[in-house]
Amino acid sequence: MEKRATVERIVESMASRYHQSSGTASNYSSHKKRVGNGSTKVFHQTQVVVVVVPFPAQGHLNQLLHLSRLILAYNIPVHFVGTPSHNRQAIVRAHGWDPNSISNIHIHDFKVPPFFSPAPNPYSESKFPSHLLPSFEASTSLREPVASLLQSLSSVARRVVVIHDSLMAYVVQDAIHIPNCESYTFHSVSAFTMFLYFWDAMGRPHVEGSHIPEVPSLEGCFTTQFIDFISQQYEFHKFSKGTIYNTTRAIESPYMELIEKIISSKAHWALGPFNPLSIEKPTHKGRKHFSVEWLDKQGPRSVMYVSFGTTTCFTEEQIKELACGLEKSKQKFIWVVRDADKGDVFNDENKVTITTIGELVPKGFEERVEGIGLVVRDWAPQLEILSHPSTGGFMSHCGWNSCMESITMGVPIAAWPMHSDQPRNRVLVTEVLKVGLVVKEWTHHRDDLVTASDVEIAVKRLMATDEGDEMRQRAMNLKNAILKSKDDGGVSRVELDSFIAHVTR
Ligand SMILES: O=c1ccn([C@@H]2O[C@H](COP(=O)(O)OP(=O)(O)O[C@H]3OC[C@@H](O)[C@H](O)[C@H]3O)[C@@H](O)[C@H]2O)c(=O)[nH]1
Ligand SMILES: C[C@@H](CO)CCNc1ncnc2nc[nH]c12
Repeated sequence: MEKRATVERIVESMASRYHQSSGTASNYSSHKKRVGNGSTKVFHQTQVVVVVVPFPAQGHLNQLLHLSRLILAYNIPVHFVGTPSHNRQAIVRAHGWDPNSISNIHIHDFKVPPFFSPAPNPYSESKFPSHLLPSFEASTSLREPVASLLQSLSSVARRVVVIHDSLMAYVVQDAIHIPNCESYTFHSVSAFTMFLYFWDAMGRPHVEGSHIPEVPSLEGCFTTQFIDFISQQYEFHKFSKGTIYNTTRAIESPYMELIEKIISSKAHWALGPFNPLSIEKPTHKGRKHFSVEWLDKQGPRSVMYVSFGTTTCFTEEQIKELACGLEKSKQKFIWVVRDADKGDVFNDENKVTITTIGELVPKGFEERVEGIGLVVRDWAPQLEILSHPSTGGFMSHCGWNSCMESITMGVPIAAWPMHSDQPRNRVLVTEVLKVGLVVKEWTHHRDDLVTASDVEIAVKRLMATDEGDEMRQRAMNLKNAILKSKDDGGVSRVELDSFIAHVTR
């Protein structure tokens, strides 16, 4: 009963906010006109500047840092805003390109009150990373410094364009009072998943000529506290002029079009993939990461990469089952055994904390699998691993970054969703795009232990069957379609160019 109520609340909150949006668009323009006709005379420079306001969790920071780099390539000044530790986190983990290529980004470190940064709890009822909530709440204090930054930029720039994570709408709400400032909401999840949220929120209206796949309900995806947090943010979405997605119409055009049909009051931009399509600098601190050196010695598409992003934490029992399943599969693998990030990923010496979960890998396991499998206990160069010709599969929790990275590198997915948008991304990957299979069913079995046998079956199916080869081929086809879409005249290139032309109009 309690769960049902919370799911309804998130859905209602989304619906009411979006229904208001067309009304507020006109409020916005009248407000703009009123101020424009006023007596304040400011000499604006001709330049347009972009202010990027990410949400402080790795999967969100990463996407908006990549987007910042894409915008910078159009010679538009970019200001990236956050707490000192989250800005640092985004930058030290930047991947796929030379960090020097973003040295022109203006990074604004704004202090927020100290926040509690507990370790994740693998035994909590929900897999959702509740331990991050104090850092999410602390970041709402960015409202004042962000408002002052926008004020000061607006007096020297012709236009200030704010691109903010959908979960940072509260922080950027004061943009509405600045006449030459406009904001765009970035959704960090797939168009498929966003469409389904919006559509549910509107009471699932009939949409002409569209087949909409069945997806799991939102039960078990979020905690009540996080739903409250989302609802507070959605209040302020009415102020934004458009929405941005890290996707491409080359793979998600039906869902972009569905979003456009049901929310026609706003512009929707598919500006992805944000991650690069080939790796610019395949080195880690001046040399190759040991996992990449190991991949260099393996056969083409023979290795399964196993990693679950930055928000999941396994119990010891689950780690044992996973280890046992990988070993029994007799397939090559790289397994990243890391715990979920803390709100502040740095320790007292300002180093990235290495989690202790790696110690739970069963004794003797690495010796037994020597030559077949590799365990990585710290930050893995994921994009580099996925783009390596020896990688042929990815066992993933279906975080949206991981999905996009895998698809753009032509690697099929063994899907094991944990929370949030992941159960729905799973449907997109396995049923719509058909570039993956399910390790564990979410709807009835999300709280069950995934057994060694579940893992063994999934790995073998993806890596050693004709069916797996077909998925690899389809993943390659998608990769090629994405590459083409980024060429001159391709859909992704045209859409990014047209967004830039729009904001610099
Ligand atoms: O060892 C590692 C672990 C992770 N990573 C990177 O960290 C990122 C993880 O992002 P994912 O989206 O896959 O997963 P997360 O759970 O961490 O993110 C989350 O935040 C954004 C949401 O939209 C996602 O769907 C959500 O699950 C990826 O870019 C991945 O390449 C590494 O580079 N090395
Ligand atoms: C705490 C973060 C994990 O990094 C939630 C990610 N999940 C999501 N973040 C933002 N919008 C969403 N809409 C659906 N899921 C969403």
